[in-house]
Amino acid sequence: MTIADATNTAADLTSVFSHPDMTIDPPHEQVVFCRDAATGLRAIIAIHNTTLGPALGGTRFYPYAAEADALGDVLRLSRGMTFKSAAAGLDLGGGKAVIIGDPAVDKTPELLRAYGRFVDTLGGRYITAGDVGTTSDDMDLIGEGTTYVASKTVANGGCGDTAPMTALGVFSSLLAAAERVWGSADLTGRVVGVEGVGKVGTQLSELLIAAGATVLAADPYAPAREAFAARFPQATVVDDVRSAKLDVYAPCAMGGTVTDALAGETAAAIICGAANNQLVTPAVEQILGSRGITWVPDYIANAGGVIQAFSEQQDWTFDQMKAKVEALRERAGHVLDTASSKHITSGDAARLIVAERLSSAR
Ligand SMILES: NC(=O)C1=CN([C@@H]2O[C@H](COP(=O)(O)OP(=O)(O)OC[C@H]3O[C@@H](n4cnc5c(N)ncnc54)[C@H](O)[C@@H]3O)[C@@H](O)[C@H]2O)C=CC1
Ligand SMILES: O=C(O)CCC(=O)C(=O)O
Repeated sequence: MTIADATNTAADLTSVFSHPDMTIDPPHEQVVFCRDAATGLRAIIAIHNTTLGPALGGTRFYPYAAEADALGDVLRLSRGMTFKSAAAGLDLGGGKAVIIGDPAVDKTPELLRAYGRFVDTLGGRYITAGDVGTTSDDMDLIGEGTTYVASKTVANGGCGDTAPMTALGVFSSLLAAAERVWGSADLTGRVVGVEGVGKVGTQLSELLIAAGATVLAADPYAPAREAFAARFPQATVVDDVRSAKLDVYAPCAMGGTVTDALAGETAAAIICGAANNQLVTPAVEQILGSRGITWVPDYIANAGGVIQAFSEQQDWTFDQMKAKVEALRERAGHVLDTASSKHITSGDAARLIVAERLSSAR
């Protein structure tokens, strides 16, 4: 079978079935548009593929400038979840959801409960969780409308915020990349630009600082920036990490930041972060390759959260789950070694794992 990564392109809504992000093989199975007039809810749930199991993926609450942007984002994010869970060896398919709106303004308990009822109508084909703009407390409210929700608070019987495990997976993957690029996993003195200090970026920064790295951080949201500066006085908050002299660029905000321009100009030797869908198009990898920049594919590095969410359905102890997240170091290393030995990009090497898993499941 052929599989391909998504492209961060805009598209209009005039033909959903021929949307560029709907037609890449394997194509999406189901896309659900949800509207609740009473609460103002407008959401889209995308189930990309359920070959390996129910489609698990978080809900992003974001003030999209246009509905077409929301659709493109949810299609790309849900495809990424198929790849992520397949590569992580989980019996899960890929799905994701977006709620259109500003979480700081539009998020209400009633809206989240209404959204939970929509998730419930899918009967478990889609299991939701957190993402940009949503938290475990929000999952508790969504959980009043459905049982198909992961990462509720521990007090409410869930596994809690998945950001620490996501950050641990990214950190572990970075160690694998550092070993291959610098011959050592020692990050002492390495300059890491963390873009976005929300739930994951903050946790990642803590691990990096403990490992002796120099952290530069950027976030346009003043409360996030201020909380970060207060918590990590040893880090430096800057307006923009991308143009700084970095050893590592760690995108931890929105996708599509690894553009041709960034790939052609960054000083970083490694790109490894939590953001989903980092490459503006898969072709950017050619520029990264020509400049000797090592990219750890996002869905390999950031699988810690979905591993934790999946652990709710398993009888794993916390330590067993954490060990699976730390094993992302070996998986990332395997991807980079395969790329190097086969003279292919790391994206192609990761897609080989995904294609093999999906083909054998079929
Ligand atoms: N929460 C999780 O466990 C997982 C998250 N991810 C991905 O990691 C990324 C971050 O997720 P969270 O930390 O949960 O989200 P979050 O909403 O907690 O934090 C995102 C932060 O990025 C900031 N931001 C937005 N645009 C920015 C820009 N241009 N430059 C710098 N900062 C910017 C926001 O102000 C916010 O503080 C997202 O792409 C998400 O899909 C992936 C796997 C799991
Ligand atoms: O991390 C989570 O809570 C769920 C998985 C997910 O949505 C993601 O990996 O992007």
